[in-house]
Formats: sequence, structure tokens, C-alpha cells
Amino acid sequence: MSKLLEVKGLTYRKNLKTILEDVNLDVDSGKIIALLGENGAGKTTLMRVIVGIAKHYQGEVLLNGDGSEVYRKANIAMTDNLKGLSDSTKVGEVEEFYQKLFVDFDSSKFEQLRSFMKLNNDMKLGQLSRGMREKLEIALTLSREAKLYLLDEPFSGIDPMARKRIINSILLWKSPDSTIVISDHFVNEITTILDEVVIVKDKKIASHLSADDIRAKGHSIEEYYESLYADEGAE
Ligand SMILES: Nc1ncnc2c1ncn2[C@@H]1O[C@H](COP(=O)(O)OP(=O)(O)OP(=O)(O)O)[C@@H](O)[C@H]1O
Repeated sequence: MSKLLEVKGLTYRKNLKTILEDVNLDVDSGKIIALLGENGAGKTTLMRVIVGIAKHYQGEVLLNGDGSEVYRKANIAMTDNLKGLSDSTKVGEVEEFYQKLFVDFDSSKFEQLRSFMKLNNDMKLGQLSRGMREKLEIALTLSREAKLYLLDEPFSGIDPMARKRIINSILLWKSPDSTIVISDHFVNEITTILDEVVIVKDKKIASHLSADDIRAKGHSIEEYYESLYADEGAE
């Protein structure tokens, strides 16, 4: 096990608003980590800074000790909402686009994931339901041979049965030394696969513990997460 990602003293402002303030986070390779926090806590922003899309921050973001955005973009796969692609684009064409864009894109892995997600190549983006679109985003992201995967609320529109199937299969799709960070509001559903839990609150990392340590305190992960926010409600 080795240190994969280091975020040091990260402060990020946008339009005069401080979104993240002095965030420090160390992530090891080979983990599955939940990134939790209420709406607007800054989870998406943190992922965007880590992957190198959100720029002009203070502090350092290092992947394998390398701080360049080019290196991070090449080695981190983040779900994206396929915004730049028109509704008439077919699933097969999106795959070709990803193949050209990312040298680590593995087409045979995508074929397996696409069939697991029950999507076919002729479906057009405009015809996909929200859940089907999310399944495509997950398939595209996990088809890259990345060191770090950032899944930003990947399951919010996916029906509970399919969600369970996908969550239970995630371990099969990741290489043992890659790390997956999942931001989610369905805490209970992902707890079985989690190694660690990171909670974002008040612009900072309020807690970063192993799932086993949380359970050793006699809490479920959901109870622990809710207790961190409940403290504030009691003030
Ligand atoms: N372009 C922007 N300009 C100004 N403020 C922004 C911008 N993007 C995000 N924010 C603000 O940054 C904060 C964090 O947003 P972010 O989307 O990172 O939160 P989140 O934890 O992912 O939330 P959610 O769970 O709702 O997806 C919010 O208060 C949001 O209003």
C-alpha cells in the first residue's frame, strides 16, 4: 500500500466565494473511499480540483508525488456528464470518442461493462433515461485503466436493484492497486464495499477514518455521518 494522492493546504475560491479552505487529504492506493457531505459541501468541487479541471487554487495536489495537471488528467478518471455531446450521438460513437481521447481506454472492458449495464451501441444519448445515462458514465469511467477513479454521485438516478448489482460488482472492475472515490448520498448502500470514509463539512475535511474504525466505535457509517452533521444542528 502506498500514498497515491496528497492534497495539501488546498483553498479554492470561485466568484469571490470560498468553497474549500485549507483542505488536507491523503489517499492510499487500492482503496474504496466514500466522500460524504451535504448538498453544496464541496464534494464535486474537490473532485474537479483533484482531476485538474478546476484550476487557480492555492495549495498542492500531488498524484504519485507529481503536481502537474497533465499527469493528473492522464491518470485520474472522473465521471463526466457528457455535456459536450449532442443528443443524437450514439453510445458506440461515445466509445470511439473516449478511445481517441484517453490512451488508457480499454474497449474490451467497455464492451463488458456496456453489456452489464444493458446498453447497446445504437442507443442515442437523447433517448437515454437519467439512470441509463449514469450507467453509461460509470461504464466509460471504469473502462479507463486509471490509478484513481472519481465517481461523482454515480447512482442517484439508477434504480435500487441495478444500483445493488453495480455496487457489488465494482470490486471486479477495479485493479487491486487503483483507488475509487465515490461521492454519494445513499450511504447505506455502499457501506459493504468501503475501506474509508471522508466527510466534507464547513469547507474542510471534517473526518477521514477507516470504515472498520467507525464500526469499532459501535456506529454504522450512516449513524457516524449523521452524528457529525447533527452536532451542528444542536448548536
Ligand atoms: N461556478 C461556481 N460559482 C460559484 N459558486 C459555486 C460554483 N460552483 C459551485 N459553487 C458553490 O460551491 C459550493 C460547493 O458546490 P459543490 O457542487 O462542490 O458541492 P457538492 O458537495 O458536490 O454538492 P451536491 O451534493 O449538491 O452535489 C456550493 O455552495 C456551490 O454553490
